[in-house]
Amino acid sequence: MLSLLDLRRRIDSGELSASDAIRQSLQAIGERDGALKAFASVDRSAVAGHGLLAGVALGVKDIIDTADLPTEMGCKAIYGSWRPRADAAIVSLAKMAGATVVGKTETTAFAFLDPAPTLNPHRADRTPGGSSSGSAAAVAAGLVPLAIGTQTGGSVIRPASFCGVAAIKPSFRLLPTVGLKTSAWTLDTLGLMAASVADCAYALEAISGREMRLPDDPGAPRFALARQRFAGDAAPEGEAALEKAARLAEKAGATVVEIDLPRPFADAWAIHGTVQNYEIRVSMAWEYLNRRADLPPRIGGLLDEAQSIRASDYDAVRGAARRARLAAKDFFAEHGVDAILTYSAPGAAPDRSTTGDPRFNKLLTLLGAPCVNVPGLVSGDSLPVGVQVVAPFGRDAQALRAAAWLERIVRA
Ligand SMILES: NC(=O)CC(=O)O
Repeated sequence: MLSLLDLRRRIDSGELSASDAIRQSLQAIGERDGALKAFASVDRSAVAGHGLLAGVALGVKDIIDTADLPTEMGCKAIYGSWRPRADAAIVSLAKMAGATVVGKTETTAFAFLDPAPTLNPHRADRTPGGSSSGSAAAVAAGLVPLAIGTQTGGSVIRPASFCGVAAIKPSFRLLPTVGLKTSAWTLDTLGLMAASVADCAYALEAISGREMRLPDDPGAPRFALARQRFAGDAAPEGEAALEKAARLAEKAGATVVEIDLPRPFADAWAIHGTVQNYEIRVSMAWEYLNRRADLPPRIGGLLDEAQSIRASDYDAVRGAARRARLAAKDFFAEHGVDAILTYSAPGAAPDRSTTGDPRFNKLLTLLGAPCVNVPGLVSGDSLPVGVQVVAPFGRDAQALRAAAWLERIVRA
């Protein structure tokens, strides 16, 4: 993979020019993406920018508006060649920080569950995950050092886990969603993927303008190990990865206390689907009313079912979400922990008939908490299996600090 920080060091030292760094990514995409299919479109005339992200080739998930490239939502039947007038706010912020958009990364249709054409770079017969499929695969394959994804259920953390890349799904609304094709407006969150947690921290600071840099020697964190039993069991390799991460952390001096998450969290997990599906039904009313026949099967089926969700049903469950967010504020303090350590996905990447299951992500998305995928562990058949570090809402630097500490231990 391409380390963003290593690239920046080489550019700052004069060893590599920012223009050559962009050319190298465009060349790699030209040579290898025909098979991988991480990109829906590529800007071969892209040039280097200036600033903290100068020379950083950026992949942008194709539900995020761009003026210079099509934005096709993973559904050419409806949005083929669609060209927004303006860049989404996140794209403008990344460009202002010096990043160069080299292409739009493949997404599942409307960021739901219909698999994208992208392969998993580790095993061609496995899914890269979804819905930010191309972003995770492009970083994992070393085509770009940074990619933007989005998460409504588990679409940043899960593909990052399946592809073995670091990712942060920041606190809700830390990054602006202006210009993002809305799925569920109380859940949709922009995220970043890169080779390491430190790369993610650097990029998030450069784009958000908020301090995320990691201290040279962060102290050993205090983790609450949470298996989210209300979400069902993990696969053996998912369980093994979480257990190994916990034991390695303890051996390196961290505190790891297994805690069952409180009832309000289980209640919120159970209603994520009602919130998500009602909001998608509303936000995609135009496509449903005017182009139902062109919708792929899973998103089309979801919208068919969601027509029966009444506004009163939606209103009735929002209290559970609110109560869980309040409980989350106290949880970390009550237990004296810096972060929750839990599964990033049930296990390693499944086959390409699916994009995997977001059951260990969706509560945390609904809480709006900063979540980081820590790469480095693998299954018995050498497929990546991430673990997830979660901090309180608004404490993104804390999540990154604990995750970077764990990544170093896991990769040692
Ligand atoms: N957009 C999403 O987060 C849906 C998913 O988890 O695949």
